[in-house]
Amino acid sequence: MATATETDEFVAALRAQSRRYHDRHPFHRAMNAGALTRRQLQAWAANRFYYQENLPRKDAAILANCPHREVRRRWILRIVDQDGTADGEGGIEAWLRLGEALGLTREEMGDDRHVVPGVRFAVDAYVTFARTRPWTEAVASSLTELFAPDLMAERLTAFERHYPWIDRPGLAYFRSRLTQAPRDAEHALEVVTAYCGSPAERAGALAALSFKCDVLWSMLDAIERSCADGR
Ligand SMILES: O=C(O)c1cc(C(=O)O)c2c(n1)C(=O)C(=O)c1cc(C(=O)O)[nH]c1-2
Repeated sequence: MATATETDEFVAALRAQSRRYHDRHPFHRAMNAGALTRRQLQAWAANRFYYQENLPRKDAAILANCPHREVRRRWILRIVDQDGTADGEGGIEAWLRLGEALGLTREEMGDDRHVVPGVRFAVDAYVTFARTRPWTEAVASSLTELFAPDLMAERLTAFERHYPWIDRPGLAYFRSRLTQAPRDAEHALEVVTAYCGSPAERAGALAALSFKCDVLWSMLDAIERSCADGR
């Protein structure tokens, strides 16, 4: 068992990974400064859709590997949040509406035709990580959501200000994440501090969060590159 001080140090080390979060990526900086074209925003949304549609499979892998009922009972809500329980509901549907507000069709998002290789590799690596690593590490890898709400708030302001051609209802996804992300991150942090008691487990959790920062960063590298190539 870790002491209270060791737990505090562990949480501080996890939070310090915010320095490697994708809010600092040049593509996000350009997005929030209003410097992206409609086509660049479309490329981003179509590629990010591949991430969104794979989140429930990643979370289902965590459920499958987690032996604790009290953890599963709450983790399952993430799948419901993304998939909804009926047509027209859920985060994936909201992302499709965002894409439509940017001028994409559901069909071109749904068949992954715009997904570039680097994004596919990064997202697939994230799902494989959740399937194959200890479930506590997979939970830790979701902790980038600790850093997401600030970026989401900034993105909402930036979109309303710099890209007025996007219909406001199209931004509903980001609004829903303002409350879902802190709730989910708080739960993930509780789980990681409760179940990663040994130094080796804590090191594994930190490495998992670092890996996830790399996943998100690599996705933006690949999207930025594909836009520069004019694809
Ligand atoms: O737009 C973003 O910058 C962003 C980042 C992240 C993140 O930090 O992983 C997630 C999301 N959005 C998101 O919408 C989301 O549902 C989500 C789930 C997870 C996860 O790892 O389980 N991260 C994120």
